[in-house]
Amino acid sequence: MKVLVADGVSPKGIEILQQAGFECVVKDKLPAEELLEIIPEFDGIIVRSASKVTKEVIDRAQNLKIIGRAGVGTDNIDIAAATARGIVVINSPGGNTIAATEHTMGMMLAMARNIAVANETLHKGEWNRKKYTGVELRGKTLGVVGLGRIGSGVATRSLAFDMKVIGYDPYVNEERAQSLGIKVVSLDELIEQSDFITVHMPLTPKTKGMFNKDNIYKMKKGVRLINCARGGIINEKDLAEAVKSGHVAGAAIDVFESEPLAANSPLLGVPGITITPHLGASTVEAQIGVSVDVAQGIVTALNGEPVSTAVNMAPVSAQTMKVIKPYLDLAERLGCTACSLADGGISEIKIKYNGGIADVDTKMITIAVVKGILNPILEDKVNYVNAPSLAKERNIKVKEVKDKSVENFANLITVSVVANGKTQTVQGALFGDEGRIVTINSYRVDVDPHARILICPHINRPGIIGTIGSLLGYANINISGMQVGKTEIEGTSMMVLTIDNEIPDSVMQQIINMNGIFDVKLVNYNVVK
Ligand SMILES: NC(=O)c1ccc[n+]([C@@H]2O[C@H](COP(=O)([O-])OP(=O)(O)OC[C@H]3O[C@@H](n4cnc5c(N)ncnc54)[C@H](O)[C@@H]3O)[C@@H](O)[C@H]2O)c1
Ligand SMILES: O=C(O)[C@H](O)COP(=O)(O)O
Repeated sequence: MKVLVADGVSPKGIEILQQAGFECVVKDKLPAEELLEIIPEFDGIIVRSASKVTKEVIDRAQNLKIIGRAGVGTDNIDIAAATARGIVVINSPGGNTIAATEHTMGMMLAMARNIAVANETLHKGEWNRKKYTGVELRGKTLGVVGLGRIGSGVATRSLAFDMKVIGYDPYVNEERAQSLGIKVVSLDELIEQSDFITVHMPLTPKTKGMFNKDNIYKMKKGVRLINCARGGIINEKDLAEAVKSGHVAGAAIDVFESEPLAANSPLLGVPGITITPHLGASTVEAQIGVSVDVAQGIVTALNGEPVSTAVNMAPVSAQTMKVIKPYLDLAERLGCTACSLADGGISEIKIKYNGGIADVDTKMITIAVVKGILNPILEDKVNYVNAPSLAKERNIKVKEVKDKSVENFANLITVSVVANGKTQTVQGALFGDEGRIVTINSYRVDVDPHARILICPHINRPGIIGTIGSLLGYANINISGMQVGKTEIEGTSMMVLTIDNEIPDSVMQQIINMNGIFDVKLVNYNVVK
């Protein structure tokens, strides 16, 4: 497999990919036209914020399976287009948090004490102490907008500077804010009360231009603003005007509406505005962190396993992933079995979790079941990214039911599919890390769901098993395992044969035509993974 490293990342991640057997092509500052030209040959791509993975790039990327963002913000990637194609998008949510937090603190101090401009003018020979008198942070009110990883890090560090910290984040609860030692206020209150305001949220239609001329002049005269999050959260033109007017005493900006910063940017050359070229994540430590994070994610994803840092899949914590991981393969095999049992289009999938597994977040296991059901019937490769949307597209209802009670097993997964009004049910359990099918349509079995199995409910009378055995033998099909499952239904049994070869349709037809056979279904697990 080939991975394109489009923006410069630490070699540590590239080493991980190479050790895992991937070929890496490293480019720095790859022009957009060249990216379009070479992308078809790659299975994976790693970018920072510079390269844009647009729909056009994704449409041309016929082999692409994963996009790794060596950083947090994925606004340079068309996630909807990637999801539609089943391409996993992963990022490194925490790899550069400290770097961006510390850069924000640095920008706040540099702005308050005129460090950047004093440095620049002193290098030109100007010894100007009076002009660059600053303000202290101590006792000032800092308004933090967005109390996620970086916002909360800035908040707690600013408390150490004896600032009064208030915060606004509509998605963070009071307890979380209290644990940070700050007061949560409304946006209007934050705007009115703050001496410094720093923003730490993603750029979304809601946050774009969230600070503009309509609310900047409601801020205290002499307010200082910091943006180390995303360009455009504070309207650049309005900010430049407000600094020039003296209403805003200073601004410290690391990120811009358009990057690299355009020569005609309204921010350029305005005294009081401190700027850095998107350096928030640029520390040695952060760059190693994000590079290793995405490389490990790419190796995991290209091995067909879900990645906890995928942004276009249901989020699952690393802790939950550890618990659910052994169930994923079993879930997919149960799905594959249920799909093979169904006659006609499936309209509903019901997954029931019994036992301790009912206590954990089972979203990903449910997706694995759906993946197992759809993979044998769809042309497209179904994966953890596109399975939910493909089910939705086909109007298949997916239901999850949980019940902590369980008999005979520690944990039990029951998958039922409804097709043409008929329900087919298969149950599985884990024994250690090994998944087994334990019932098929209420017949008790103990089946290893690998290779191929033939499921054959029949009348429980002498001769049937022998006849099928001979029939397969004549067709040169080897049987490597056999189970006969019992049920409460009197006089019937279910034969489950593990077979080593493909079965021609003609042989299947002969089995179906046999007297005493109710049905025969072949499950081919080769499609799993
Ligand atoms: N300058 C850099 O180099 C650099 C480095 C890392 C991250 N970033 C950027 O910093 C930002 C924050 O990153 P993070 O890791 O803390 O993200 P995060 O997801 O941990 O936190 C974002 C927070 O913003 C909040 N939020 C969302 N919409 C909001 C709104 N309308 N008003 C107020 N709060 C809102 C969310 O509830 C969340 O708590 C992102 O934009 C990220 O891309 C920049
Ligand atoms: O979203 C991020 O992680 C930061 O903006 C860093 O971007 P970069 O990787 O281009 O420095």
